Amino acid sequence: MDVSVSVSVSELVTWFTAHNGIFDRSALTFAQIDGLGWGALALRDLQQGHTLFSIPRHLTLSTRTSSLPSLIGEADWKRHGLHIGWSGLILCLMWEAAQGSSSRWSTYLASLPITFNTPMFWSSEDVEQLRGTAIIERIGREQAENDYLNKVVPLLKNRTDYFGDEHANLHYSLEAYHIMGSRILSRSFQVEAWSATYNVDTSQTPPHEDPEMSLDKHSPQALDDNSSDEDEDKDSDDGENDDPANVAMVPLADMLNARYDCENAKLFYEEHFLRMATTRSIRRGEQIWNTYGDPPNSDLLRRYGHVDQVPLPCGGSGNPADIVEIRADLVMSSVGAKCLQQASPRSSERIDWWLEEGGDDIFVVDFSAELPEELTSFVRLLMMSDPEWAKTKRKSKLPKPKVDDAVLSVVADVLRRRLAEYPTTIEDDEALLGTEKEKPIPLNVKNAVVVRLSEKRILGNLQRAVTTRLGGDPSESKSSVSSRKRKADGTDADGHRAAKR
Ligand SMILES: C[S@@+](CC[C@H](N)C(=O)[O-])C[C@H]1O[C@@H](n2cnc3c(N)ncnc32)[C@H](O)[C@@H]1O
Repeated sequence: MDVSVSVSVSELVTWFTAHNGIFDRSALTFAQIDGLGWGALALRDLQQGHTLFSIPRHLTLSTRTSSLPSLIGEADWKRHGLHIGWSGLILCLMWEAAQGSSSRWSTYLASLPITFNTPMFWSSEDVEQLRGTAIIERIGREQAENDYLNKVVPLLKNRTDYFGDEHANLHYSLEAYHIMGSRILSRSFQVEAWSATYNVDTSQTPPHEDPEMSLDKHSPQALDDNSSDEDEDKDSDDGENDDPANVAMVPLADMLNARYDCENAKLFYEEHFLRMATTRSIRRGEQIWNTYGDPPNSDLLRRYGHVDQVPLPCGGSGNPADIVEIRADLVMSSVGAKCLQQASPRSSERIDWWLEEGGDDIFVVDFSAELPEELTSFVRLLMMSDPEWAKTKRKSKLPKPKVDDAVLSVVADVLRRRLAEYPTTIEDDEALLGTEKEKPIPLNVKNAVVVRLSEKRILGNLQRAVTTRLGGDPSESKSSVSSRKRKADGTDADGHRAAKR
């Protein structure tokens, strides 16, 4: 990701402190870090619990703090659907940028990146490298364009009192819409409403250093103090599950990079300030890392434009949080091929029932090489005889996730089909990465290869376990392909987070 150079970091920090931001200049500095863009470095040894900087809530940029929604009026804002999804916040960012120096955030906005390494901006040839991963269908470029055309453009045309003829202006172009949307995707936090009694012109009591205060577990897109665990599993980048008014740009907090399991600082939410504080001791010269929630590389690439490669427990490097998604329709095809009598249309009634009972239409496999219980249960549902199905329906209980050879044989077929969805084999990708030193690979292609290779390895691990079990290898214990139960909080037994969809 390139960073706009129209404002220097020192200008940004000066702007921040001039607006009541508190910044410990003796503790950290921002610097360009090879391959990561800007990042924060410790200037001296820091203890756990040290406050690095504090952002006054009025300096966060959201539909609550921008004046645009109230200027337009609630009725018109809602009539154009700007209270749903991110289009309202994107328009606020465009509006604030268009106000130039009269906007409170002009210096901040001028410091933000204008180019991104996310697939949203890739050529179609590069996107093709992602075939087989779940990224392609989630890039969201078309949806963003629809929102722009159907929500934003009509408002620009209807409210010339505020926008004049400016909809033809670069500040309100489709390209600007994508840039602002990508800034939100890679840098925003979840910040819930707070008491509006705060006076932005009076200096506030400095924030307390209370390590027990609530903290952001998932920043950017972090959650505010009174969010429940249930909320944490909601996707915040599809704009549908969360209140978009809670999505906010948080100056300076969004300058911190993240890497799997490296987090040493977090944002703590206090009444009038958001406080960035260390969560571990940090040595002088070390990078200060925030957390993005340690998502799989597919999500990292889609939202942030990079991938994590750290040492894996099983050897080599990669992202231990990687997962592969298997669609229910693929499972249905395999069951249909194995047990012709169960093919649709009869299975469609069972699918509807499965979804009504809370079953998902995506099954998630990770590095554990264990079958997800939901997948086993789903295969059993599709394979049952009509009398068994009638009984299951009557009892309103999902089938027990019991693994037997019939289930394994379907799963083996599912895995074979799933692996065939990628454009290349594991060996092709390993060869490509293996010769990278002699033949450098363009960044987008390399990132795509890292994502798909890891996914194929995960599928390959499970495939080997299933084949061994089917072949009756006595050295393989039955548990090697036992079903893995995901806990209700969306994590599995090892605490890995379930796929966000
Ligand atoms: C919240 S911003 C962090 C500040 C950013 N580096 C900048 O220059 O403004 C998130 C972006 O930083 C970059 N980034 C963060 N962590 C990274 C990492 N571990 N490896 C590579 N890039 C990273 C990605 O471009 C990501 O979209």
